This record gives sequence, structure tokens and C-alpha cells, in this order.
Amino acid sequence: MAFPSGLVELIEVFSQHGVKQAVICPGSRNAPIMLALSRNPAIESFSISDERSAGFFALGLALHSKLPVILCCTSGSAALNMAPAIAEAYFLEVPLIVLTADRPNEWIGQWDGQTIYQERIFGAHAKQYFSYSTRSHATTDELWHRNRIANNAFWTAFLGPQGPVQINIPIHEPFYPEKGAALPVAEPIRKIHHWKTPKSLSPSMKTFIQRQVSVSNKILITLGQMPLNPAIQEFIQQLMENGIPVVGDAVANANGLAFESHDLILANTKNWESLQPDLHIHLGKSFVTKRIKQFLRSNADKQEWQINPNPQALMADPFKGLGHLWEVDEEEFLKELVHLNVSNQQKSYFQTWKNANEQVQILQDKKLDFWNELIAFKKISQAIPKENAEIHVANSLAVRYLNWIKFVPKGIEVFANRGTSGIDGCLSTAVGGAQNNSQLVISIIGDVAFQYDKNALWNNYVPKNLRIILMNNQGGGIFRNLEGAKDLPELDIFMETQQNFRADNIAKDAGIQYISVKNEMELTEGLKEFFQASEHAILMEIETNSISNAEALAQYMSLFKG
Ligand SMILES: Cc1ncc(C[n+]2csc(CCOP(=O)(O)OP(=O)(O)O)c2C)c(N)n1
Ligand SMILES: C=C(O[C@H]1C=C[C@H](C(=O)CCC(=O)O)[C@@H](C(=O)O)[C@@H]1O)C(=O)O
Ligand SMILES: [Mg+2]
Repeated sequence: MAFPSGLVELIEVFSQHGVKQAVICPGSRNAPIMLALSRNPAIESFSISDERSAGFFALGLALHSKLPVILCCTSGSAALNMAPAIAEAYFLEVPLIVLTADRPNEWIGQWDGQTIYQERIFGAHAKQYFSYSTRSHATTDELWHRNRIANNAFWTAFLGPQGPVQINIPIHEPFYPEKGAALPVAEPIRKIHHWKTPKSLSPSMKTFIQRQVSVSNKILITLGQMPLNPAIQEFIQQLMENGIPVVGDAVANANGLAFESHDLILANTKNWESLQPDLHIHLGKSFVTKRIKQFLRSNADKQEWQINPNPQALMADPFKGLGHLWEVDEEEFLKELVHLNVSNQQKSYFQTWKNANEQVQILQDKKLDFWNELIAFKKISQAIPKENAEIHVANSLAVRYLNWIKFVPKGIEVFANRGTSGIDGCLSTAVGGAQNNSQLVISIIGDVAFQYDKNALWNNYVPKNLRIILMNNQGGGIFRNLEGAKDLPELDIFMETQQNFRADNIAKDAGIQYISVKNEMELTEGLKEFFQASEHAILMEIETNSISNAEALAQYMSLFKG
């Protein structure tokens, strides 16, 4: 039997740990791995040709399952094409097990095809690297090593902070099974269990928290990007009712229970001092927009706590004032906080935030009298389903518009690739997230990000629950709103990269329904059917003019001047 040894066992260990999905890219050198995956009944395997898209598709699958998804490619530049997705998975803390087939070590640099340097090819963006031998007649130590690698790779990807691991697999020829032959039966594997205690608060920690809260009169809680968690939403509601202001982006999934227009609140408040905390408690990852980070970094006097159950080895101190890192489950921490009494000054501080928020909410309803992206986003936010749906919002302006308008889709989760904030893979992530998903999956994406990742539709898995809202302003509109960039003579060509591509033919090739929108009336009409059940995915291309958009956004932002 020519089949490389150890591959069936490798996949068997993963499946016994509960891994259920794999994304396989075509190749010859990885064919034995493909066979071990596709013939394992416990693994659902997806076949995707473009490794750039496959990586993000796998990330989309893992965002939902929270289980490691296997990603498999052949040797050569295929693995390099997965790097953007691996970097996103690393910083977004999403579990992937990347199996890169390779030539045997003795053939590296010997002028063979598809042979590059694959050892640690993702660098620091893989939590761990392993080299897995498939030589036949393995010694008992080699068998022991293989089994340990398989268990180690699973637990490293799965345990927090979750992330990608790479297993490089040199495979010798011949490696195809004889015609019609079954794969070898898996040798007995040894599943290694990993027990981890919950990260809860000790009595002394609780006493410390109680004491600090009792002497603080301006406690502010900020929420960076985090998954939708009904228990946390419940705590947010209680904290706000108790007089502790909670501030978060749309990607914090507070679903309108917190102050989510913080960017406009800060723009509209001349005297930030009145909003500054004396105790700042941060949960979740990063913020999208810059102003809140500037606001928090400008206050060197505050106490700053970070609630982070899975801190990375590299300490994150994004607001330049970290004093206490609490390696505690967020719910555990908030459960302690909600029962604490706060001072009258604290309630007055909350009222300052509440008043500032109400002023902004009034201004947010101002009408703009010419067709532009802001109007489109407002109409979409009013039409979007309030349940049984999820949003995958692309980077650049789309993810920022959610924070600038009252885009509060209660009850539905907002995903975004804010790990690296790349415009690559945003649609592929949504297509992956739409698999085996009973919800409507709505991708809101700019034209450059869409064209960059149009191969997200080049596979056989574009499901009928996918809805794509393509905001086509003929280029990178964000640069036209950036101080410094917007006045450069090079803006059009070298930053906005103006182009006149549209998506109608891409939609046709992908066999999905296409709706063209060029004005507000067509948008109103298009939205009537867009979120309805359909036998196909639907792509709505909303065309606006980048210069009009910039003028509208400038007008809109000029409302918030305090
Ligand atoms: C991979 C990658 N390349 C380049 C960038 C820099 N970048 C940020 S936004 C942007 C333009 C995005 O244009 P589009 O998707 O149309 O969104 P819009 O700004 O029009 O909302 C670019 C090139 C990036 N974030 N990621
Ligand atoms: C285009 C890139 O991304 C930058 C674009 C805009 C961001 C920004 O400052 C807009 C204002 C804001 O978000 O508050 C900028 C940032 O977040 O600092 C992004 O890096 C790019 O190529 O970096
Ligand atoms: Mg654009």
C-alpha cells in the first residue's frame, strides 16, 4: 500500500476531538490528506479552488462553530495564498488547523515544481508549528510523536486565545492508493484530554473590586469587538440601569443596549473632560474608529482595567493606561460588578453620557437631501431583519457607517474581520459563515473589497440564505474622507483607485439574483424583496458617487460640533 502512513490517524484524532469541518484546496501532493479527510465520515469537507478565499471561508465556518476547522492545501505558493486568512484568524482569535502538504526535505531547492520553504511559513501568525512525518515503517517513537502532534495541534488551536496552527506534512511518492483500494484502517490513536479550570474571581479579587468601585465616581465600561452573548447583554442593561455608562461599537454586539454612537458623541462634545472616567474597564478586543482611542489615551490619570480571559503573550495596552489585567471570564466579572452600589456622583456621570447621547440621537435623524451612501445605510438599517439574521460587515467605510447611523439591529450578530482589518476575504468569510446556517447571512461590503474577493462566489457553496449588499462608489471611498489623503493630487489614482467595475456579470456567473440600485426609489423597491426567502443568494449593488458621499458625510459630521 503506497498510502503515506499516519494521515488517517491524524484526521481521526481531530475528528475524535470534535472537529467537524474541513476546507480542501486542489492539488496532488495533498491528495492523500484530501482522501483522509473526505473519507472520514465525521468530517464535512468543502472543496474550494482559490486558497485566498478558502482560508477566509474556513474562518467563516469557525466563527460559528468555535471549533477548529481544518484547512488543507498542496505544496508551493498555495500556502502563501492562505496567509492573509491565517493572520486574520490569529488576531481575531479563530481556531484553524492548517495542513500544508510539502515535498520531503531532501527535495527542497532541487528544482522540483511547487517547492518552496514551508517551514513556519505563516511566521508568528500561527500559534504553533509542527512538522508531521508520514514515512512508512515508523518507529514507536515516531508513532508516539505523531499522536502527540495531532492532540497538541487541536488543543493549541482550540484553547484560548484560539487561533491557527500549522502542520507541515512532507509526503513522498508514490502516494496514491492502488486503483479502487480503500484507505488503510486507522491504527489505534490515543486521545489526550485537556482539563482547564474556569477563570473566576477569588474572594480577595472581589474585595479589591468592591473597594475600587466604592472610591470611584466616574466608572466607564467600554466594549471592543466581541461575539453576541445574551448574558453579557443582560449585564450591560443592568449596568446602564445602575448608572454605569457602557460604550461600544456595533461589532461589540451590545445591540443598542449601550451608547454605540460614541464616535459622534465625542465629536459633538467640546469638553471631553466631562466624559472622562476615573475608572475605565474594557472588555473585548479593539474599537473600529480612532476618536474613542484618542479620548481614552488622553486621560493619563484614570485607573484602567482590562477584562481578558485569554490574553495573548504580547500584552495589549491599546489605551496606554493599563493598570490591572484581569484574566477572568467576562461574565464572571460583570456578575460581580452589577451588584455593587454606585455613588450619586457616578449616577451624575452616567447622566452626562446619557445627555450627550440624546443630543447625538436627535442630530442623527437630520435628513440629507441628495442620494448618497448615508441615506442608503439608513434605509438598509430600517429594513434589515431584527431576528434570524446575521451581518458580516466589511472593513473600510461599511464598518464605520454602522457606528455613525443608528444601525441597531437588535438580536442579530455583527461579524467583522477586525483582526487585521483587511479588505481581503470579507465576502469569503460571509460565504463560509452562511454554510449550515438557518439564518439570513448579510454581507455589507464596499466595491474594492468585493472585487478583491469576488472569488468568494467561485465555488459550489454560495447558499440561498446569503445576501450581499455591495456599496459601489467606484473606489476606496474612505480615502476621500481622510484628513491628509483627501486633498492629495494622487488621491484618485493611487488611493481611491477609481474604477468602473460592476458586479452584474459576476452575479450571473455565480448564478445568483442581481438587483441594481442607482437611487433612493430603486433602493426602496429593491429592499422589498431583498430580505425575503429566495431559492438563490441575492446581490444588491447600490451605486453612489464618491464625491457626493464625501460631501454628505462632511455635512453629516458637521452637525456634531457641540
Ligand atoms: C488587503 C488590504 N489592502 C489594502 C488595504 C487598505 N485599504 C483600506 S480601505 C481600502 C479601500 C476600500 O474600498 P471599498 O471596499 O470600496 O470601501 P469604501 O472605502 O469605498 O467604503 C483600502 C485599499 C486594506 N485595508 N487591506
Ligand atoms: C485605509 C487604511 O485604513 C485607515 C483608514 C482609515 C482609518 C481612520 O483613521 C479613519 C477615521 C477613523 O476610523 O476614526 C485608519 C485608522 O483606523 O487609523 C485606518 O488605518 C489603511 O490603509 O490603513
Ligand atoms: Mg468603495
